[in-house]
Amino acid sequence: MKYRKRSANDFVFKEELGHGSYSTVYKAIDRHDPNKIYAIKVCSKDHIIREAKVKYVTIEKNTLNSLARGNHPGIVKLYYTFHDKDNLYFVLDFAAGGELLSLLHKYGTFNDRLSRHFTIQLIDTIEYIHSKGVIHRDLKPENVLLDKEGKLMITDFGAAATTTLESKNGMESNMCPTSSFVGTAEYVSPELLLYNKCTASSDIWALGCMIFQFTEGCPPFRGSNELKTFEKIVELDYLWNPQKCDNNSIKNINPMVVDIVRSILVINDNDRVTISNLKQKMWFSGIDWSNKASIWQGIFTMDPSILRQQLRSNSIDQGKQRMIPNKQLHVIDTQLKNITIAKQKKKKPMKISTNTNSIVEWRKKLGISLNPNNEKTPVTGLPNNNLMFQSSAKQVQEPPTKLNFYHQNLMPKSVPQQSHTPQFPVSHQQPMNIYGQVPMQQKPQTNVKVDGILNPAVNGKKSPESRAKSYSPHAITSTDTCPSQPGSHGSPIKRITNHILKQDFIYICEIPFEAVGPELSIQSYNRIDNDLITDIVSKEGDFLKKTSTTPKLLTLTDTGHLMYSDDVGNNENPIVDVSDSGLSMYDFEFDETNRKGFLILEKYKEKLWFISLPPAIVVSQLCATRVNSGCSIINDGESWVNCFFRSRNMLEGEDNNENLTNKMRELSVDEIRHDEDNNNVYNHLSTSFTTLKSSSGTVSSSSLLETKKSLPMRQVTPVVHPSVAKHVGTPVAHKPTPIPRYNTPHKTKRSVSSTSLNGKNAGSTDLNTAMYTSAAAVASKTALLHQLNSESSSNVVHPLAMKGSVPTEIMIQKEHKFPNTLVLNGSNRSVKTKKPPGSPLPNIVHQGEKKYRPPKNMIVSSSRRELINTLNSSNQRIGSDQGIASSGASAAFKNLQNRKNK
Ligand SMILES: Nc1ncnc2c1ncn2[C@@H]1O[C@H](COP(=O)(O)OP(=O)(O)OP(=O)(O)O)[C@@H](O)[C@H]1O
Repeated sequence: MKYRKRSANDFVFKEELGHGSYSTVYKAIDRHDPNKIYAIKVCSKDHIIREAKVKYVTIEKNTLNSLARGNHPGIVKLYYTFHDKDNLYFVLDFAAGGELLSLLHKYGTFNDRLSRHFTIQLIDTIEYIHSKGVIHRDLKPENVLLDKEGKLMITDFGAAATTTLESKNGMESNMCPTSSFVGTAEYVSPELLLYNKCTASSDIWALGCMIFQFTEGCPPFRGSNELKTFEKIVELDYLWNPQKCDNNSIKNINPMVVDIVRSILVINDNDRVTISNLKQKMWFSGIDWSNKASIWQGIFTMDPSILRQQLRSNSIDQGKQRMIPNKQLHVIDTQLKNITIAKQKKKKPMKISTNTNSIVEWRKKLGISLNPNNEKTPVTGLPNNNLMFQSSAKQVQEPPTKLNFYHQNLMPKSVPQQSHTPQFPVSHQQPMNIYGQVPMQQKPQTNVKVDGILNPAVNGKKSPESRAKSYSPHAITSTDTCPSQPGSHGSPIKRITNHILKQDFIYICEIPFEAVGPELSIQSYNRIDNDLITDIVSKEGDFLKKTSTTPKLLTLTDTGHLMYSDDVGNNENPIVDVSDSGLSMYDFEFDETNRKGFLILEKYKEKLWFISLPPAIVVSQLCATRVNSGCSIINDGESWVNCFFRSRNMLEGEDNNENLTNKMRELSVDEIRHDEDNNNVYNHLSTSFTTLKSSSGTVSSSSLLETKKSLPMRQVTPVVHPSVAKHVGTPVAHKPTPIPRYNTPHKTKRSVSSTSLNGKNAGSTDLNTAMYTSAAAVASKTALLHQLNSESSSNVVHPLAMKGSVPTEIMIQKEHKFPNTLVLNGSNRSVKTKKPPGSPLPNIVHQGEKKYRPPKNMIVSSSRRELINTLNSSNQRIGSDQGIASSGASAAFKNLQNRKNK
């Protein structure tokens, strides 16, 4: 056949399929043969030069070219490449089935059969790729597409590397000579993080992450930011059923899947399972790997009834998860109108490279120099040398960087065995990592029960026991030295430790969420969310206090761990990490000084902890009966609330929002009181609740105005509605210490009574607002429940009347899609490709942009920082600081809902 050079004119460009960091992909039809449909990746020359992407484009082209020769079904085929003045064009197989990730999102998880089916195709493809001397290095569900039959196709070879065969102990392994580009944070391998080394086994690691994700719906390692993700990876800190840890709801996990994932997620790549061993695993028994036809069956060609059944069961299972946002929205109300959001220049999310951002940052934080000469400077360029640490003898002379801890602890082979380990007191027996935790691989194997199988440390997750040891506050001091770390030959190494920020005796009662109760719409849920808490406080406070009669010792460390122990320092029960993005705090007149009041923590839609303080007399008795130290209240006088924020700030490192923080700090309690004439808060409260009906009638605005009148305006005392006072006793006077404040409650139109402690928006609390809100909200609470109940067409069930639990089965109608992509996502990654000649390239509007516009005076984003930036820049622009911030997903949803209704 005569070869003819193709050009853009040979194709009719259709809709945009997506865009990446240096390209936009369009569906295109061959002008000469309309049956031929392709995906054409258009890369703007300007853009790739400006963004220094030439290297990746070249790699992608060369790799695809070389792999295309094998005609392997699992690889997206490159048919043609050509270019014109403005753009480069890659003509590829059109993946009509879209991304595997979208399918996963659609169904939440894949059932066993689908997971296995996809895994088999992935293994077959990865084996082929490796056989061609290529390492993909960025495997993840987004880079796996589906063709029209539902067969997998791996794409995006821009990070690929060709390998050299290295002989190690007589075994050959694929290893890339240099480690430049590294992939995506959640799938990046520990060897790359720690040693800048990338082998074929790194792709297998990513495969393990994907198998886990198929089963669990999310990748195994996911921190609130990349750095935390990295830490989780090198600590092998993952958990099956992360959302469902309580015994009642352990989901069935196929032990064969657990076994496979365990064999893959191994820190030392030399110990990681190989592809050929993987194929022998039980899960694949009966698979004829040479029978390509059976392996490469597309899921859309399978018996649809089976498929539907499988998917349906998953979708029911996951319905709640899919429809409930896992990110909180952040909302800023502002008196300014029509603010354009100051879009952050968003690099391709989660893509990382060794020489630019997060790995360097991460390593810097750990004090890592990967330079064998141990220069203190962080890695700034691409190291060409082998970055493995030289030897343990060498390490002894090195300053005890944090990486040494990882290195020593995570590389068992290079570390002398346990027999050399000196005997420490219990909590010192295991070498600790930077957080004073015993790294997974050297922790005592703890039996973890998964799906009825007792599995030694099956998921590699810290058990409560091991956590208890490692976090034991009494084993932790800031100045301890470890007599000798394994491998250190007795040289004293300063242990990096946890500091206790606060420790106090408390009553703690965990209120489990239960999947019973009325079904609530998303709107209802968000209305009930805050008010539910108020109700608990007002109606059940005393009861809960009585049920948790034994005081516990509550400890907060500067690593953000909050735990309580039954005894002094023993049997710690981790509650939650303060940095947990799903943690919210509800503060109701919690007064340490007078030891009265309540603090409620919520793990987003999972758990509620009701915390109250025993009287001082009880505490002193406890101290008297316990000989150990630690009985006294550590950091007496500083409120729990402040400690949370201090801890959060520490975890966040530098305060990126310093300006705003300062600004908000200036808005002291006094300022709120000075603003009494304005009365915005109260006006708002009264109008907000006028329409709500209570079980005993309408809650009139006048009753709320009475509430308003009863609120002390001058004193710095909490405001407690009589209904609250009735239940929780006399209002407690305390002056909340000013904390970083992002709200200006005297101006805000919506008060919030909850505060996410999420590092991103934790600063948005306002104790005062919370107090004021709680007072009014209590008055309307019963009404709300009543109203919600009629909405949900179920019987009225008091949340705590349901076996003492709170309803969480929030079934949200499908049409109520979480709007976290509505405003920003998809709107800021545009790569401007020049319109190909003669092609009717439509003016593409990115999905998400058009679906939702927030009200003019409101900015909504899933990125708090983005909001802060916007607020800052708007204020600068108009030379004022009248920006007003409030927060809460409820606000966003309410507005969304109103808009929809209109
Ligand atoms: N062959 C294809 N068929 C159908 N859709 C495709 C195809 N290739 C890419 N896409 C879609 O286009 C989007 C962009 O793909 P592209 O490979 O340019 O970027 P990426 O992989 O998302 O990002 P990057 O290359 O920057 O890592 C993909 O997310 C995918 O949804």
